[in-house]
Amino acid sequence: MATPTVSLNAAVPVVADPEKRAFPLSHHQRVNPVVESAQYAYQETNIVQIDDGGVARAAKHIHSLMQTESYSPRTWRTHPLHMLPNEPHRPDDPHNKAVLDWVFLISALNFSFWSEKEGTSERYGVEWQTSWDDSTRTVYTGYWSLVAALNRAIRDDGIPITTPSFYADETLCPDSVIANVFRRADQSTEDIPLLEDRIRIMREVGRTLCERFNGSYSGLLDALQLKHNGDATALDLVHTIIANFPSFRDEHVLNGRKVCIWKRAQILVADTWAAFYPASASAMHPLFPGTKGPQIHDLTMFADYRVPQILHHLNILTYPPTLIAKLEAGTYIESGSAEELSLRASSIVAVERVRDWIIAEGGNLSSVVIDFFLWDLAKRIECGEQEIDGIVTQAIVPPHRTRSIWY
Ligand SMILES: Nc1nc2c(c(CN[C@H]3C=C[C@H](O)[C@@H]3O)cn2[C@@H]2O[C@H](COP(=O)(O)O)[C@@H](O)[C@H]2O)c(=O)[nH]1
Repeated sequence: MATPTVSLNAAVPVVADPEKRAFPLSHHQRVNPVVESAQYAYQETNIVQIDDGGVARAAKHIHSLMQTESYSPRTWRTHPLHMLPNEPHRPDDPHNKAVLDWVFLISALNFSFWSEKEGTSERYGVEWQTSWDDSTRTVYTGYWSLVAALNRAIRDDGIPITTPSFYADETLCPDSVIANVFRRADQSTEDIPLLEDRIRIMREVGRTLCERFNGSYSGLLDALQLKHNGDATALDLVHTIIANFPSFRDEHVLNGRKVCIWKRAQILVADTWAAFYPASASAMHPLFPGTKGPQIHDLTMFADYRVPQILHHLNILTYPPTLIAKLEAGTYIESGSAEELSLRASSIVAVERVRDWIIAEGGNLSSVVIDFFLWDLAKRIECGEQEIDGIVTQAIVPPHRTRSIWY
């Protein structure tokens, strides 16, 4: 099956005033439209269902697992490929400006790693060392293949691949250099999916960072805080990403209504927040120093293809037999179709309900940290490292196969 390339020509609002173009919404208009969109799409599609009994049982179990593991926003930095060399105590530190550009590019390209060769060594993989400081070799697949490829380019090949002025420039950084950054492991027989779209996105986002934000993601953060008198929240940053970067504008139309999912815009902000999360609980967040702080609880989970799979396994989501049959057969599901939107919207609404249940029981968690935990748990289950016991689960079904730049 030929992999469809996805056109990027999302209509970009033409706004004359550069200041207005970068920050189109005034402060009081900030709400997260993803919550209302997901509720609408969940009801309107009426395909995937949320089992509220399953939510209650699984929420209790998830909460106790997270407490047992002392799972926190700091867990993000403990992943071997995320283990960033320096403590992120000062975002204006040149090293940390580089970390911010590294986080930005990862989220700009964090999509569509699933393979028809799933489960075989032929699927796209990247060979790199086991961590920043351990040189034994490992082949990474999925999301980790992206991070390994960028780390390898920086560490082994001396390519400044995460510097916007570099990757935006076709002369400095020809397509062939980018293709080589994502070169596959010897055992793989397929290349990274949607390479042409990834290259196009790099040119687009790199150019925008250079033209509007002084050439870096930290420049965007500085401009954002300036605009909001130092009081910008995580949701303000999500809106700014959506306003300035069409390739993050994960929006669809369902029965004539716009449905905002904004998966990569929200995970960019969540990764930014987690990468710089302060070591001590009492300290303010260095990137959101305002009186309100980040307000990270305004963000939803990130509707990808991995978390719906574990929500179903945990009996939080129920799928009709027709959908189960399609997933088992690896049938391609169109981007923006009712089935795809139902899988994504139900996941968002379900995690909001899991969060509400945990808070009602005295917990204090955001949908963001619950999502990070569920994604990590799904990966541990996928590689056989862990099994869910203590609650009734249903057989694991393969993740849905949609090829798009959105997740
Ligand atoms: N909802 C959600 N989706 C996430 C992530 C992450 C990586 N987050 C890591 C960083 C910190 C956390 O602790 C995680 O360790 C990637 N993805 C999405 O998954 C898909 C890739 O899946 P696979 O092919 O199996 O690797 C693809 O759509 C990608 O966009 C997440 O956290 N949440």
